[in-house]
Amino acid sequence: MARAKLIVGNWKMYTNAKSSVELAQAVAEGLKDNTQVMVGVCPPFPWLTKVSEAIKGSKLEVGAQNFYPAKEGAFTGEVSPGMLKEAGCTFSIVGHSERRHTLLEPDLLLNRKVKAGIAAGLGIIFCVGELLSEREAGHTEAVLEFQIAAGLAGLTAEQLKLVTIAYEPVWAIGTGKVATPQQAQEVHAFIRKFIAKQFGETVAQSLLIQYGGSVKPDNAAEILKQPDVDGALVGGASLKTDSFLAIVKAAY
Ligand SMILES: O=C(CO)COP(=O)(O)O
Repeated sequence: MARAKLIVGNWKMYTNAKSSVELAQAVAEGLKDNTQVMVGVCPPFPWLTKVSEAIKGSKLEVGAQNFYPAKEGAFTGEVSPGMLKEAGCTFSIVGHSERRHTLLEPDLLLNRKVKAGIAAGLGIIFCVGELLSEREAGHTEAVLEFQIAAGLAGLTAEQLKLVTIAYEPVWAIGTGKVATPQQAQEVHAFIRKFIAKQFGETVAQSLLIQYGGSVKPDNAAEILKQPDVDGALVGGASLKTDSFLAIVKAAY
């Protein structure tokens, strides 16, 4: 079955008010003739509304990098899925490794986020990935099974349709050390098999699984060619129009 390709730029804590709008507009402009690949960007919270307004009517989707799993309430410093929708977001990243390891977000909280995001109608990019020490100890599959089982616990097959999984090996993020196309394919096939066991073959076959970790214009095509790689979650290379659009083109 042919699955769509999804390329998303995670801007992390980069850009300012001006550069965020300029970058989003330039990317949107570059997507004018693109009918083949779904493309999104995830700016920092303060620029979401500005960026959404600037690219309105284009083929570019705007997403968030995180949210808190409640409609509203006394949660100082947090942002709800509904607020993100109002700011123009159609999806959000959940469980990025920087939130798992730097902000120490536990699996149970990530599961609540996935459910709350889906309930609000947001698409979810759910990130999983092993540390270098876990890979070297031969624990990659066990780590991924645990992260997926915990993060997606209690979801129905119908709800899973709003979820994309992003496989981001922690050792490849921001390091320039990209997984080989074979390593990525192996893990993606494993994830799809695991999802089939949990949710059924039909959902597993239509699930999009993105790869993330040092994706650049010069390595994107080889990775995106792999049968179980359905797109990329791009950090550093999404901050420049040319490199991001080159990665989008590599997915054609
Ligand atoms: O974390 C990432 C995307 O979410 C990957 O970041 P880099 O592409 O900078 O390695």
